Amino acid sequence: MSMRLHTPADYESLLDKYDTWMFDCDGVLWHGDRLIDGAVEVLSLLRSRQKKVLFVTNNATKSRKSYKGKFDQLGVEAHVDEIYGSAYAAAVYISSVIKLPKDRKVYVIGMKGMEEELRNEGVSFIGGTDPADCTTAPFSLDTFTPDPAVGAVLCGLDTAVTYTKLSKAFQYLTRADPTNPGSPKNLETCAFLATNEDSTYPAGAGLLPGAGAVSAPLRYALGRDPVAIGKPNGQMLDCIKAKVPYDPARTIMIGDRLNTDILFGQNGGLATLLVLTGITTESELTGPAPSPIVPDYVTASIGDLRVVASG
Ligand SMILES: O=C(O)COP(=O)(O)O
Ligand SMILES: [Mg+2]
Repeated sequence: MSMRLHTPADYESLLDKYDTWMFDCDGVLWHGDRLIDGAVEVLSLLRSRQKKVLFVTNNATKSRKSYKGKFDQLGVEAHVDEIYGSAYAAAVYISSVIKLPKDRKVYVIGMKGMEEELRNEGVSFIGGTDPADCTTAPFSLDTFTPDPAVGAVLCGLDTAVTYTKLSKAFQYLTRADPTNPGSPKNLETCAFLATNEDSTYPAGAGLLPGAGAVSAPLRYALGRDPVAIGKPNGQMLDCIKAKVPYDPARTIMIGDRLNTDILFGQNGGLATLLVLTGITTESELTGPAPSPIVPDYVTASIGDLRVVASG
C-alpha cells in the first residue's frame, strides 16, 4: 500500500530517510520546456540539505551535455555527471556490455543526442540524422546496399522517423550474417536494441507518442522485441553505480510512470515516490483495476516538498 504524503512532517521524514534523490525528468521536473511549479525550489532545498541529486531520464533525444544546456536554460542547477539519459546508457551498453567490435557499426533510428553519446563512447554509427535516411522518398530494396559492418540496430525517440529508416533497420535485423554469407537468415546476427520503450511522453501541451511507439513497427514486423536499455532496465542504474557511490537503502527514485520509473526503483532496491504531474493518473492507483506496481510514496507534485522548512 502506498503512503500518501500530506503534512510537512511527512515530507520532512523523507528528507531524514534519504540521502540520494534520483529524479526522472519528463513529467516530474518539466513538461517539454515548461518547468513544473516548485521543481527549482525543491531541488535547491535538497542541495541545501547536502542531498545527492541525480537526474535519470529515458528521453534519448539529448546527450548528457545537451541536457546540461537545457537545465541551464531553465535555471535549474545540474552538473553533467549528475545527468543519466538512456542515450548515454545505450552507448555504454554497446561499448562496454555487448562490446560491439570497433570495426562494426550501429544503425540508428534516433536523433542527435543518441549520435553524440555513441560518438563519445567511440561507437561508429550510420542512419540517425543522415538526410539520406530522413527522407519521405519511397524506399526500394533494388537500390539499397546494406553496410556489411552494421552489427546492431539502436532505436529511440525519433521525431524524423521514416519508412526508409524502418526498412533499413528491418533489413539489418533480418539479413544473413554478412561475415558468413552462406548462413541462413539469422535473426540473431544483428542486436536489436532500444534506448527505452515509453509508449508516450509528456510534452509541453500534452502527450505524444514515445520511443516505444517508434520501435513498435519493427517489433511487429520482426515478431521480436528489442533489449530495452532505459528504465526499468538495470543498465541505467549500472551506469550510475559506475560513477556515483550511493546507498540503495537511503536512495529514493522520483518518477511519473509506474512501469518505468517506479519499477526501475523497485528493481534497484530503492524507495520510490510517484508524482501525479506526468503519465500516471489517480485511477491507475485506486481505480477498478489498480496497477500491480505500487510505489512506496505518492504525492501530487514534486513542488509539494516546498512545505519543508528550508535550512
Ligand atoms: O522521454 C521519455 O520517453 C520519458 O522521459 P523521462 O524518463 O524523463 O520521463
Ligand atoms: Mg517521466
